[in-house]
Amino acid sequence: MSISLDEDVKQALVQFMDKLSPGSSQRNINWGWNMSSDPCSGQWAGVYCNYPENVSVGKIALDGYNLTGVFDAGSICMVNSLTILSLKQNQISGSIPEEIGQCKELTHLYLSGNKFSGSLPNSLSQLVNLKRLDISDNNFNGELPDLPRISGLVTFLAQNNHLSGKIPNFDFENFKKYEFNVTNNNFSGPILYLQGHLTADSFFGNSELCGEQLSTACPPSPAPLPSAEDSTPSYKGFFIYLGYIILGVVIVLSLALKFIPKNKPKKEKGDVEKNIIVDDKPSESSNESGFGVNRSDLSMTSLESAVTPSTLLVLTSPLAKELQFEDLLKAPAELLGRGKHGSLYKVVLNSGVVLAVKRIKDWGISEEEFHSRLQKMDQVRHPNILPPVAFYCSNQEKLLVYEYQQKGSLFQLLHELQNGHKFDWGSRLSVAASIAKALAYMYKELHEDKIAHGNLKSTNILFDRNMNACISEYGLMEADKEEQPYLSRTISFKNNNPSGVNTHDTFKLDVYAFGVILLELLTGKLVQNNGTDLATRVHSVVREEWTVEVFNKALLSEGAREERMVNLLHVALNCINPSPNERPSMNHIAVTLNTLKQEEESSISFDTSGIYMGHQL
Ligand SMILES: Nc1ncnc2c1ncn2[C@@H]1O[C@H](COP(=O)(O)OP(=O)(O)OP(=O)(O)O)[C@@H](O)[C@H]1O
Repeated sequence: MSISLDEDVKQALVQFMDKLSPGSSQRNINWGWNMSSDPCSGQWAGVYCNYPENVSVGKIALDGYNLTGVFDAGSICMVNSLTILSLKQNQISGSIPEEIGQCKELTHLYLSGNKFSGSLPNSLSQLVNLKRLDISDNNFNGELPDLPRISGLVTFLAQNNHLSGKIPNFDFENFKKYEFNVTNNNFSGPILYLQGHLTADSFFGNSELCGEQLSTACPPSPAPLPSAEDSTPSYKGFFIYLGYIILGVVIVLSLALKFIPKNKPKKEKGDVEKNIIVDDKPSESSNESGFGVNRSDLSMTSLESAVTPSTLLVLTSPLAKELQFEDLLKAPAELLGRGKHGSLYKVVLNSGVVLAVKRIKDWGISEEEFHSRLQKMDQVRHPNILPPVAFYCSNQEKLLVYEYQQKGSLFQLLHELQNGHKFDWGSRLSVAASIAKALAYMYKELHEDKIAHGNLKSTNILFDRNMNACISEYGLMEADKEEQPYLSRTISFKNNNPSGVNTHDTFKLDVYAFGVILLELLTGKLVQNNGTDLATRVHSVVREEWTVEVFNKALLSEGAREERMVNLLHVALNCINPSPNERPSMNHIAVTLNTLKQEEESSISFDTSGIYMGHQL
């Protein structure tokens, strides 16, 4: 039985919703949010009350409700018990009012993907209980308030806004790798020292930010103006620059000497590429690694060719700052697998950096197209998309370098080693939701460039050291319609046949592939023939109304709720609809999965025991 909430609080909630969705026509009649029902009756959309009494509102999650109004912080902060407020992916405009400072109990504030503008109120820094703040993908401008005051803040996502000024002195150690992100803003000034897990990835896209660990070093502080008596500083500066120039010349000369042929017959034109030979024959040390693969050398047979280090194009990743082509080729490499599109090697550099190098075979795409794709992929970033680190491209050879992800792939987690991890239902849902969200973001950014993933499958979903899922090889391949006859009815999208490109369908191919991944998560079954076998089996079981039979039994026995699994199954079945036009958009899928994830989380959010992997709010 629920006891009625204080009328004032109810009134405040209704007012909050009135401002968020102006005009009653906009609001769905089934949402509740009126004075005649109780917020804790379970009839108010997106309202979750605190257990066990069920008399106070603990969480409000209205993500993707198409809200177009403004944020009435004064009203919502009258709900003293509110700890989680999530309004992601709406069209809310205006600014965050100063009254937000009165929401003293807030631990999670998610406002991403709206049309918020103006500067952030200083009162945000009074939310001393705040742990996670996400204001990304809005139009906020101005300087950041004194957020480092909030000592428990472990997530700060502010990417893709117009924020400016200096980044205040956060204790970066508090943030895991993808939990701090200020990319694509107008911040300026130095970032002195990045402790802990953060890298330059959290800061790129701010042309005026600088620092030793970012891609732009800070300019030397201006030398004092020379006085009439003392002109030493300018001489000092001159000698420093001269030193750099001499050092540069020495490096260039030594590299040139290294590559100039010594007493060797002159090579024929075209040998440059021939020299890059990857020997992946199994050797004595086969099966050394946990993957059971062969050890091999990704090495040039001779270095005397005219290949210069500059042929390796290093992108903005700080990981590869000093990376040279010859480092790659000299380093020992281990063959991790040979896929349809080439072989993949684990390469350990002298510096200890571990990379994954993909050697692409038979890809009918021009050098220019390869370049422009890779440059584009370097610009469009998302924390759940593994960015390329560098690439090499010639007529015969295309190498693509990524950071090696030591926690393996989704495929391995599902079907091979679980490294002691229990891959429970909540974690699976969380992985699915984050993949969908990342893809939806990429599709939005890359729609005009017509770059979909093209080869989405569970071996391309990797886990970083914090077990966050990240999608690898985005945009690398064009899906092969010959191999996917079930998809090709309306489709022609090889890049060397641009006239046939149908962007819409290219993205819909990924949606199909994503549906197959969902089926893998739900059933735990292996996929063959691009998923057609699994899709057919699931379809027939569902037709016979034995739906529950398809689910992974272990999940059900661990307590996963059948109706929640059915919800995810419906999303999967929509994705694998044989007619591409009937498949949902990735944005729609992302919103739906996020809602499913939140429902799951809210059912356990007051029981923090047993949470594993990124299965958290
Ligand atoms: N950056 C990486 N770090 C760690 N492992 C990786 C990385 N990229 C891929 N892998 C793993 O290496 C193995 C081989 O990858 P590869 O891309 O060659 O195979 P594939 O994706 O199955 O085939 P295809 O070339 O057709 O896409 C896979 O198990 C994959 O999960």
